[in-house]
Amino acid sequence: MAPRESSSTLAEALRAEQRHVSMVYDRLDAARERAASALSAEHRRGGPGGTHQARLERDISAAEHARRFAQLTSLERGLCFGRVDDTGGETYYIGRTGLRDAHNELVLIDWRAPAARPFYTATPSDPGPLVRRRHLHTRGRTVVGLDDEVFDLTRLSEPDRRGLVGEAALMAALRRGRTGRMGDVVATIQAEQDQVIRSGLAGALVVQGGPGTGKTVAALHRAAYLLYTHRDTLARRGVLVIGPNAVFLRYIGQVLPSLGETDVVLTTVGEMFPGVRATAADTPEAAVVKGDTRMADVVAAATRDRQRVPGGDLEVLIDVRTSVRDGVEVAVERMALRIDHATCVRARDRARAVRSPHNVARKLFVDTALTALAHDEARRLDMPPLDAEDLRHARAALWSQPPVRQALDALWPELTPARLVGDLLSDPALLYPAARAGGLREEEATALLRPPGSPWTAGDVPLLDEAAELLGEDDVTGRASARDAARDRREAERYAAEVLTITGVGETELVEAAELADRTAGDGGERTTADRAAADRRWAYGHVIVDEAQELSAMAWRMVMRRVPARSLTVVGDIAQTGSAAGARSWGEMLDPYVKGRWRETRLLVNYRTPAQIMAVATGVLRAVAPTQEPPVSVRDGDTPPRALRVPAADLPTMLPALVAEELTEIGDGRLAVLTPDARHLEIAALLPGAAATLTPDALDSPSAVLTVTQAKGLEFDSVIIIAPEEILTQSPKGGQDLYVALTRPTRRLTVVHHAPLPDLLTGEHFTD
Ligand SMILES: Nc1ncnc2c1ncn2[C@@H]1O[C@H](COP(=O)(O)OP(=O)(O)OP(=O)(O)O)[C@@H](O)[C@H]1O
Repeated sequence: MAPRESSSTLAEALRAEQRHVSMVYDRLDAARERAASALSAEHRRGGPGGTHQARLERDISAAEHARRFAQLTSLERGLCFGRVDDTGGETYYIGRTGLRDAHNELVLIDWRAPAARPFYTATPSDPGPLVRRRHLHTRGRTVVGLDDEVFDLTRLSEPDRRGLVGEAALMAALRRGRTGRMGDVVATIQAEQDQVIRSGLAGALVVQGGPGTGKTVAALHRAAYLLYTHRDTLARRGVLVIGPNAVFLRYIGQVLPSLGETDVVLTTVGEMFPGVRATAADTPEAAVVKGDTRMADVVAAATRDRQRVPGGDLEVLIDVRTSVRDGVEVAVERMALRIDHATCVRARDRARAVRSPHNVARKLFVDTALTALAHDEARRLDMPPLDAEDLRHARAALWSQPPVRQALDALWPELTPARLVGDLLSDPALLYPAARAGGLREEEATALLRPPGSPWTAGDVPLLDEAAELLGEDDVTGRASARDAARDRREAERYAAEVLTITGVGETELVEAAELADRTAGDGGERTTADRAAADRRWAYGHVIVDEAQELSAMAWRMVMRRVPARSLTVVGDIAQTGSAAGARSWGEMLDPYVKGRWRETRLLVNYRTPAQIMAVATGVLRAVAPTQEPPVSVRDGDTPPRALRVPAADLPTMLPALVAEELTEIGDGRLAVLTPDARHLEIAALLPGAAATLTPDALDSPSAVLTVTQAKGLEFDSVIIIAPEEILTQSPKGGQDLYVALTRPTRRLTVVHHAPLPDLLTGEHFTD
């Protein structure tokens, strides 16, 4: 531990750092002013007039300056947070962005740049080139404190040695009260996390770590790092971050903008199919079946089952003569056309044989059937054999007749994914045969059955995605719009390249013409990569990050892998926390089918969230439910031992509000959560009318919230009150995992309220009453 300095040397050290920090802020102000004046110059040039090209140039350029200005503005807080002194006698400052002084000397190094790396990786046993690492604490633009770690005291100058300052920056960061939003940790990234963050872009990286080991925080910093380091690839393709629910996304949402990244899409599995929002929950039985890859075969069988032939010949009544009566066209003569059964079978088999998606192959089926009908019509009308021209007209005329369309639609309907999957899950006549063909047992199929028109669940979304692959898009309109898009894009790139040359933005801002074109293509003028990617089911992302990845089912992985054909992934999770019945039992089980032998695993072992006394209780549960999993080691002790209070259920209405009030007083501005068994969520929420009780993002802004364990996954609170752990334990086959998750949410205080004797695995010795 570094010796504590006298107050005068600290004051001197603070003054010296203040001089540098003030200079760095001056440079930031200067950069902002440049961006602001460029923006207003652009606006002055503006107005609706000019050619299309001139307007486009202005829009692109103004958007760029606005983006730059917004980015520089977001850097205000904690701009410069670190300093390193190396063995060569050089000193560098580390911050949220890179800045140069008027002589082009680097006065601040971006935390993501290679030169900043020693700041994060130096340890006492392996300091690399560092003699000292210093953390600078600022409030506004004022330096208010310093933390030093000295790796080689002998190499420090005498004044520097006297100026050494103590307490670890990490501990100070961890002790802070929670705000309901995750913050960035650029100043205190630990060496093991830095390895995750800067691991190469290619292949799949699995980050396995217990609760509170900083998996989420490391994954988000990795997104920012990858976008900085592989800007060319990733700014155009974007990065997708998949989290467990909307509240979690809101919880982590502000970390990335504070890291200066905008080309990132945050989503949940339930939102990955454009136009569908999963609002309902599956039963555990249905979730397990829907998550199984046999469902891919079930959906494929359901699609084939919609490609039918009639039991015998197909007969269609068409109008051969119509007349107009009272302004309405009516049939005055009808004729029956026929296609024999064997021809129907041939038409279906031919369409299937091309192996195109259902809606694409449908055209071939319809064409073949119309040709047969046209020949039959000619025969019945004693017409000579049809030549190619006659045939085309005859087919078109037949297709315009509603009875023909209805008959062919019934045999090979045009289907949307929503219709295919919606019908399949609600019509026993469709479900049971497809389920059998896909290898499901009868009771598994029964678990899927639900009323028609039921709302979508997150488990339906991978099925919809599977269906979309099998059904395909309408090829003709698809090709036409692809042609239009390619033409628009060529235009946009040309304009963008010209604009870059004119404005000179190219060299200074590292913005490529293609990237600018990306932002300007499409209907929105300034749509970002993220906007366009989020709206496009077939978008191929440059990198995908999956958080709480243990919860994804095998079917969900199939869908995720379609979004990342390059298989560049970061998979973050904890097998010991798997709560979903369809979730992962091992990483290999989920990833081997796609990246066998090409995924690497890193383990994070230090818990930065939960104090040691609370973690001791959680470890008892982990040992019982997942004995092979290693519990993480807490980096700090807490001030308050965990409590267990035995309370008769009848006393809860009076006892709980008082307990919550008492805890809120203890934690001041911090956040509190009451975690309940699923079945008692409503009952307990009713006892606490002041607490947020639904899983809306606003729940994070409330000082107290009543949540189920699933809802609290990934989140953390200064104080946690767990109600009836004995009921959480038995509420599902994964009840033990749920209890482990609940016990590892607090950052400071834990209270367990139980009605029955404490379950054995919550060993009472860790608790005070
Ligand atoms: N290097 C660090 N510096 C400061 N705080 C950190 C650091 N690493 C992690 N933390 C803090 O520790 C807490 C836990 O981190 P995080 O939520 O990323 O963990 P996790 O592994 O995703 O946990 P879980 O599996 O329980 O969801 C957060 O408050 C985070 O800010």
